Amino acid sequence: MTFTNQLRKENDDIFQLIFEHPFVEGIGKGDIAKSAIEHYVKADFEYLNAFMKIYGLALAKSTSRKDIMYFHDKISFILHDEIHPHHNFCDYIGVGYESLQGHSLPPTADHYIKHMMYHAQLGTLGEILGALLPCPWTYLEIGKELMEKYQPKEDHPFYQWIRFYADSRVENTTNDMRMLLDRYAEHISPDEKLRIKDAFRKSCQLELKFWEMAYSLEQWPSDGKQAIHS
Ligand SMILES: Cc1ncc(C[n+]2csc(CCO)c2C)c(N)n1
Repeated sequence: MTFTNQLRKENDDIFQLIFEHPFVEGIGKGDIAKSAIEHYVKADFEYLNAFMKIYGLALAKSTSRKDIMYFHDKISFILHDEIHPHHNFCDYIGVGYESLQGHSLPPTADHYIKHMMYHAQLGTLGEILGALLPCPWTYLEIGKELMEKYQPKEDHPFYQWIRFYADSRVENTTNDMRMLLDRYAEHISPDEKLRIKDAFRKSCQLELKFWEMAYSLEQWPSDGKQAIHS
């Protein structure tokens, strides 16, 4: 079994909890509270900004032209394509995308970004890949699950969102990242493997908590009185 197959298997409990989460199920049913979508897009815009910076740090640790190209292409994909699912959500709630940008992060999104940033700043390329991989992998599987279960047509309110994540481009991103990590893991110590496993599991757990953050409109205690940009 490859290293990433092992990671997937060991974290199947979390993947299943993600598929069952009411926000995710709500995408399939075409029924999510507008306030939850707004909370999600506000946090996710900032999450994607952080994700691109982490790709930049991974790029800096790359040792081949091929890997540099991979991270460069992925930054470009987030900048130019990953905005479409956000637009789908914004259109549904009737709110302009710009008004959801530049907000401070709720606790879980803040935690997730700092978790990835920790491994990017202090860890190896393997650790960064371990922390990043659940992002495309969980969304790819969500897209496929929803496509299969609900078989949305073009008039489904979240058709664009579901189609985007069930698409071969997100599948290629996931598979390429898996290949990078599998190749990297062929020559590492048991200790480093454990650190990668820990980074991967925490990112899976934070993916689940991110949906819950949006669904429950999570806030910092006593927030709303003071707007501090982090
Ligand atoms: C919390 C959160 N997790 C995952 C994604 C999905 N996603 C973000 S970047 C990217 C491409 C990676 O190259 C993918 C699939 C999201 N939008 N928000």
